[in-house]
Amino acid sequence: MAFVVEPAFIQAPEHRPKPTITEAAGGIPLIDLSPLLHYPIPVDGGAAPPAVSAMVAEVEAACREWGFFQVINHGVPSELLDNIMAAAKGFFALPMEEKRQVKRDKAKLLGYDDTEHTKNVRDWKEVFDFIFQDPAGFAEPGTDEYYAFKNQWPKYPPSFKEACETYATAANELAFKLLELIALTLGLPAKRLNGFFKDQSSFMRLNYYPPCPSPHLALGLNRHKDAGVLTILAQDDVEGLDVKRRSDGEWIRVKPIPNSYVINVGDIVQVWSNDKYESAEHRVCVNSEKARCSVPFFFNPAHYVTVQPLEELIDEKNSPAKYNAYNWGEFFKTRKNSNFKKPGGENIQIYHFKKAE
Ligand SMILES: O=C(O)CCC(=O)C(=O)O
Ligand SMILES: [Fe+2]
Repeated sequence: MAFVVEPAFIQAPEHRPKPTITEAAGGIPLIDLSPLLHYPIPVDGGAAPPAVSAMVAEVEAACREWGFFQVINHGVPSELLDNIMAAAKGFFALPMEEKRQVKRDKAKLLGYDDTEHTKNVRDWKEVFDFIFQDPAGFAEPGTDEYYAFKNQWPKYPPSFKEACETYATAANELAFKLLELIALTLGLPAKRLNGFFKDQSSFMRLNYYPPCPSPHLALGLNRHKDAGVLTILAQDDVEGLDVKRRSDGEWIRVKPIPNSYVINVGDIVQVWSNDKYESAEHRVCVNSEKARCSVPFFFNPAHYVTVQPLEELIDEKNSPAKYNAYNWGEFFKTRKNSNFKKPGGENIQIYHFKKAE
């Protein structure tokens, strides 16, 4: 039997995208972050101006109802985003021999790859991963793993490294602001969570989804939840990202809005919040005509951080902890290894740490 795409890419029938796209009324919540451009985030006990309190309330509702939202007026200069998108498009357009110069493998965990599998099905995509700080956030200095987390930069386009690094610095600033807003939504001091990010293991990815001859059989990125704290995603003007709506389990398309970001809370926020917030499942559909690029920034704590429900939110009588503690570095490594070998069962997930009710 002849396949239009190789069998490795073909999704089981129940996971193939439906031909019609559901769009929520207004889509995922859209939050205007402009109050952050005018007022500092109130620290311990400080009263917030009404515009800030209203924004915090919107973030709270979005995290609770969707786990996803879009933001505008976020303070990241648009030219930084334009530059990294252009650098990504320039890089992925290079001949394969050139891209393979910076290919990832077991000893070099950052760089280019076109063979990633999610839930054991190959994704119709190419990626480039990099970090923007010392690899100590990922592994003990001096170990093989530490060296495996060194960046590999391509020679072309010439502006690639600078565009990536400059953008990452700005995205990192936005990530801390979002982290502080999330702390406020949980009734905690704004900087309560910042300490987990000394030696952070955040990384950035450039995603490229080429046109696909069989978009009804394959996915650009299979359904998954982001494992870290939060993701700041820039998408170009080609749609494809679907979010699973918490209320009814429907896949909802996220329409691209120029100069906006899609934000989602990851598994760690789900555990910290003791399930007040949920890390939503999402996936990427492809199409037969246009390539799509996206740029996620994965905001993650240091590898040695122990993840567990925040003690301020736990009361052993009325709201006991729903998760056992786990080590972030171990969790992350197990996830990353599953891109190379195919485990028989499901990849590591936070429900494996859930306590019996
Ligand atoms: O490309 C997208 O829109 C989403 C990418 C994503 O979910 C991921 O890389 O984890
Ligand atoms: Fe994701």
